[in-house]
Amino acid sequence: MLIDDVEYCSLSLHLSSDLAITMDSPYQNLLTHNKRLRNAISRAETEGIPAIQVSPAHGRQLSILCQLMQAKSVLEIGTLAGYSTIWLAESVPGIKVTSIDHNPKHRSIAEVNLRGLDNVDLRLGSALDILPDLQASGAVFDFVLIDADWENQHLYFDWAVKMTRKGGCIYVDNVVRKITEGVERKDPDPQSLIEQVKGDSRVTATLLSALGSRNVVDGYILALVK
Ligand SMILES: C[S@@+](CC[C@H](N)C(=O)[O-])C[C@H]1O[C@@H](n2cnc3c(N)ncnc32)[C@H](O)[C@@H]1O
Repeated sequence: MLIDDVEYCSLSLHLSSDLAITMDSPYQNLLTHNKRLRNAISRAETEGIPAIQVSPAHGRQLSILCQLMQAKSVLEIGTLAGYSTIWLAESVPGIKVTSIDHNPKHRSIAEVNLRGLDNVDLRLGSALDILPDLQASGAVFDFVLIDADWENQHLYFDWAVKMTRKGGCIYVDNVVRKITEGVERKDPDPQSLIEQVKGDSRVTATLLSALGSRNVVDGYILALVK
């Protein structure tokens, strides 16, 4: 069950921001990048892609989660330059990753960054157009990473539940950030996803605090599909 008091969660996230685990922190020795990940970050920077990828610590966490469940099929909503896609695609031998992004520039940089990985299927287009097609094709996933626009998180979550196998896992990034940063709200209710997940009997979920590489405090939902 999700925690009831999001205000409390947001406060504790602020208090812990000094501990942000970045490549420059004393904890960096756990966060090794291989050549592909290193190149992906530097190419994205050179090409002017915003540095809004998951942190190295979260990339490693995604990889570990996939390894723990021996995931064979992953859906990612939000490719950007392919940084998290690499973590996922390299996590388990034989794993396949389908990754969606609507931005042609992001897609073309991701293509270069993912060169040599033949287990990634990049889909260009709006997630809400592609998800129904994926479901119609019978796609079922072990693990889903939702990391695109905040406004549609709740819709992506519903699609993800429908396409994740029993015992599979859904990771929704940047769930609390919009509350802590006071971002101009386009969505009707900043807590809508949290409330939705809380009331969704198809999953067992938790909301966890996260410390990002850009010293941004954040939170993510981890949901197990029943
Ligand atoms: C935070 S970035 C993804 C970061 C990536 N997962 C990583 O960690 O390397 C969000 C991405 O979602 C894409 N995006 C935003 N809205 C979208 C939509 N409606 N459909 C598909 N992609 C979308 C953006 O173009 C952007 O590349």
